Amino acid sequence: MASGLVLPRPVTFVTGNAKKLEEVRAILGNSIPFQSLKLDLPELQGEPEDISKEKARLAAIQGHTCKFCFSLFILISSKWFLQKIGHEGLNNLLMAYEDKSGYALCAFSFALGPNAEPITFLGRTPGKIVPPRGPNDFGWDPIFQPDGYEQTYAEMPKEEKNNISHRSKALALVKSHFTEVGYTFQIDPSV
Ligand SMILES: O=c1nc[nH]c2c1ncn2[C@H]1C[C@H](O)[C@@H](COP(=O)(O)OP(=O)(O)OP(=O)(O)O)O1
Ligand SMILES: [Mg+2]
Repeated sequence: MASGLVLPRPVTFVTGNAKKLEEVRAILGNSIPFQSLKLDLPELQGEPEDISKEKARLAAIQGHTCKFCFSLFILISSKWFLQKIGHEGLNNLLMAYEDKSGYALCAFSFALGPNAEPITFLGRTPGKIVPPRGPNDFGWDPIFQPDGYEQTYAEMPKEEKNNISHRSKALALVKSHFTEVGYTFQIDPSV
């Protein structure tokens, strides 16, 4: 008999970003059953951890009426900012600074339901902003070069990015948490 909490539904990963979803699928494999849901939530501003928690709360509240109670979130900076400024713009902005180092941060917040306080898992990969190299099909991948690598995220084979990325580090913490609590899934199609 498995101990721990039994969840009646798969986890809902809330995102409108197909590339994130692809990565989360590849990283999680079958370890945590989840479904994805695109919710039109505001692009919140503030500390990443707080934004992430707030989005989980909003989703859990909506979930109450639309039958999704669990939410996981991922976000990094604002998509509007990146769309407006572009890769070149971001590089130009940084020309004023000698130090181009930074980190990619992923925040997943997990809420068990509309009244539960979300818990957040952070993953961080240090690197620097560089002029764009590699395919331009996912956000700022072409301008982020992780420390210790010659390639940008965009130039790396997918598996390599997924091995070292901010997203995989945050998901490793999510997985440990699920193992520690001992969640099991007894998925009831009627809920
Ligand atoms: O690993 C990544 N590599 C490159 N770019 C990335 C990555 N992860 C997020 N991004 C981009 C997408 C968006 O331009 C901005 C974050 O905005 P963010 O709100 O998190 O994403 P989103 O609005 O596209 O999807 P969501 O529906 O999950 O909020 O950074
Ligand atoms: Mg967003």
